[in-house]
Amino acid sequence: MLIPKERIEDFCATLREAGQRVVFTNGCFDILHAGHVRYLEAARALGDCLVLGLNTDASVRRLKGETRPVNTELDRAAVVGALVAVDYVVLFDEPTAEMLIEKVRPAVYAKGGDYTRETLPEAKIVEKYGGEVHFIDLVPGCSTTKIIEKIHQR
Ligand SMILES: Nc1ncnc2c1ncn2[C@@H]1O[C@H](COP(=O)(O)OP(=O)(O)OP(=O)(O)O)[C@@H](O)[C@H]1O
Ligand SMILES: O=P(O)(O)O[C@@H]1O[C@H]([C@H](O)CO)[C@@H](O)[C@H](O)[C@@H]1O
Repeated sequence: MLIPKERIEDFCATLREAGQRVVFTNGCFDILHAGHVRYLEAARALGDCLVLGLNTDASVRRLKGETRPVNTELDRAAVVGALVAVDYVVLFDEPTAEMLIEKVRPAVYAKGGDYTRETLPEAKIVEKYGGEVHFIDLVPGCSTTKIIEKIHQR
């Protein structure tokens, strides 16, 4: 379910008041692959519901270059939102998910093992209010960039 950004703070407060352990992650999720699916399943298993912060098209372009994303934000939201592991999707346009995390205040912040505490600015915010940060092992060989490269080689 796609939640409008202006509603996410109240929405997540209600989840917390209902006793839900909220897990949050964020990313571009442009062309979905098996690494993403296993990663999101592992993140969801850390709590009662998973909120996914999805980069807008403009922010993916700024992060990954003019040719990205391949899929629009509404299509990417529909695809990740169809996974059993993902309960709620919210779009964000800022360079990092820090502002969104201030609103969601998840009990657990999950991110792939391609990041560390030092390279993850969001980790400091979560740890400051007593939340947990979890890094999930990468599935080797899976990436959106690799899929695009393979298509170009054919
Ligand atoms: N192979 C993988 N195994 C597990 N988690 C992954 C894998 N690839 C990406 N992730 C995680 O999924 C989230 C979104 O990743 P992202 O959309 O950047 O995927 P990507 O395939 O690495 O993309 P790109 O190739 O465009 O950089 C990130 O938190 C990242 O850590
Ligand atoms: O899909 P990606 O490239 O893993 O997603 C990015 O993650 C960044 C990370 O949280 C470190 O700040 C984030 O800043 C960026 O906006 C993408 O979500």
